[in-house]
Amino acid sequence: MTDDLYDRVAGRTLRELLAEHPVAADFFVNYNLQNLRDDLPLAEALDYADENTLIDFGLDKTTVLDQLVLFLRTVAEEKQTAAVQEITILGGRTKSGEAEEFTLTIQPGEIVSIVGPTGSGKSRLLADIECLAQRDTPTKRQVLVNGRELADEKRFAMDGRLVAQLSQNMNFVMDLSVGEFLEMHAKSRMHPDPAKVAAECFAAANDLAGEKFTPQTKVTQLSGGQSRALMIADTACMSASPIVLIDEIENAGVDRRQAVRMLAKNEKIVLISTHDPLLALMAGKRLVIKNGGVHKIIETTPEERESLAQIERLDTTIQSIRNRLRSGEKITPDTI
Ligand SMILES: Nc1ncnc2c1ncn2[C@@H]1O[C@H](COP(=O)(O)OP(=O)(O)OP(=O)(O)O)[C@@H](O)[C@H]1O
Repeated sequence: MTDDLYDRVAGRTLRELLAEHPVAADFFVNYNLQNLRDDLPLAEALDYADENTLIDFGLDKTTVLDQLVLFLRTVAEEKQTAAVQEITILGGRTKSGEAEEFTLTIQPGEIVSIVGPTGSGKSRLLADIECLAQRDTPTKRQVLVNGRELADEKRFAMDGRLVAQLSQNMNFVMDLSVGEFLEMHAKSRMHPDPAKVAAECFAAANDLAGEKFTPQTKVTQLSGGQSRALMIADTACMSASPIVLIDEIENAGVDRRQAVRMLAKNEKIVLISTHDPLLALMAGKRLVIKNGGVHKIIETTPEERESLAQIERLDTTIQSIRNRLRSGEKITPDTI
């Protein structure tokens, strides 16, 4: 890797680097390089590093610097995405071209649901947020981040980092075990303790999944529900994306209420398109979509929250009927 940052890092002494990026201390501790000479440029100081220590980590002098540059870049990206304090959606046009008169600002930790008939435009609204629309999609909506418009450069630079999308179908192409997959992801996100965060994420995923699995299970062998549980936990525990979009996770074989709570607890902005009353009412606000436009914004009332407990009981009954049918039992009026 030869680029500016690499050259700058290689030419700094450890002392200078730590003064500029105190967080880099974690990196050196992780690779057992905390005693590196701090009076020489890093590229030279590494000549004095214990070769066996480097070999233990599968590294050499050049790859240590590559990893350090990657670490510093990831930390910088994380800072940028963590700095999202709010997003604002400005109305555009309905399918018939009428003005859509609403402005909605959403902050981290908030859950907003999107309801409306089939084909009304729920997924389109999620897609507008995903691409940080700037009046250039069929709806002509605009999405502001921290109250500001995004110039194309910034918009595309943020692409994929700001927004995580969870949908019904998740496919894995790598043949790793669940444990390996999570640890690989934790390492690529430069977590200081990848094994610990991978274990936490595994526990969270298993909590969400209807059928349990082990860290040794291959990701390609997970059922649809299990892989969704894994991706939801992964997004909650590891992803730096501050905005999570969920397109219909009903019947997904995961504990969907807990999944949404888990994401919101991790200070994400969560938007869910749903036909499921439980998810719709769990949100603080719901957007009602009609004919491609936001027709109403309703705050969930205390009465609605009270009804939620009753709906949860109904839902538990339906789930138990589903489980009985799955295990080959017959359904009688007393089961209900
Ligand atoms: N304001 C709009 N202007 C133009 N086209 C729109 C607008 N809103 C939605 N559409 C288009 O209408 C179609 C249906 O919308 P969408 O798929 O978002 O519906 P949905 O509510 O998610 O449906 P379902 O519940 O069946 O998944 C899409 O082709 C979408 O691009």
